[in-house]
Amino acid sequence: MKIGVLALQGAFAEHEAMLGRLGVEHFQIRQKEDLCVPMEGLIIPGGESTAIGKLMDSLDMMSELRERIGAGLPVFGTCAGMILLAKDVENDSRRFLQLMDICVKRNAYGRQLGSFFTEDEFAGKRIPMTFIRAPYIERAGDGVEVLSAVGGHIVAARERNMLVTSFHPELGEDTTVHSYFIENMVRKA
Ligand SMILES: NC(=O)CC[C@H](N)C(=O)O
Repeated sequence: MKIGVLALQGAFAEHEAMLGRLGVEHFQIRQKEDLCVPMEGLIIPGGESTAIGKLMDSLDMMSELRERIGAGLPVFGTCAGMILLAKDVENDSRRFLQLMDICVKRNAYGRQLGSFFTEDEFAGKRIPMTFIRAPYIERAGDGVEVLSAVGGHIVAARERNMLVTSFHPELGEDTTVHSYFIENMVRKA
């Protein structure tokens, strides 16, 4: 099994380290040609959604990524990755892959002071959660399963082959979310 990690901008190295810890083979996707490498899953990291989206466009990767994920490739988007996958963004005119039936709010906790750490439930298990200028899900369609809600806001969800978190599980030691993705979504795809 091999996971592709979109490595255009943001926290991709931390996702790679986490996959390494789980003993999962992975590689970086830096250009369109890298999408030819066979992969069983894809991670879109956190960072700056506008920057990652622009690079996806200028590197001509947007439509192929949209097609592959739309066809069922398991994908895990953290933070900016959540924004990139969302069909709708409440407080921004930019839209990116528009695949997941969620409406997200960018920088939902405030721009500068919006970073914090907490512990809460993900799929019924209590885990550490690091939020960095994070979005949250304002509205989710009927086909979307809520996996975490913190303070009344949805911060982790799944729709079919797509998993998103507002927080950054790649920044801590806890492997719960990555294991969930690998075991429940990639291996069962
Ligand atoms: N940590 C993150 O990925 C932050 C996301 C960023 N605020 C954005 O809107 O793209």
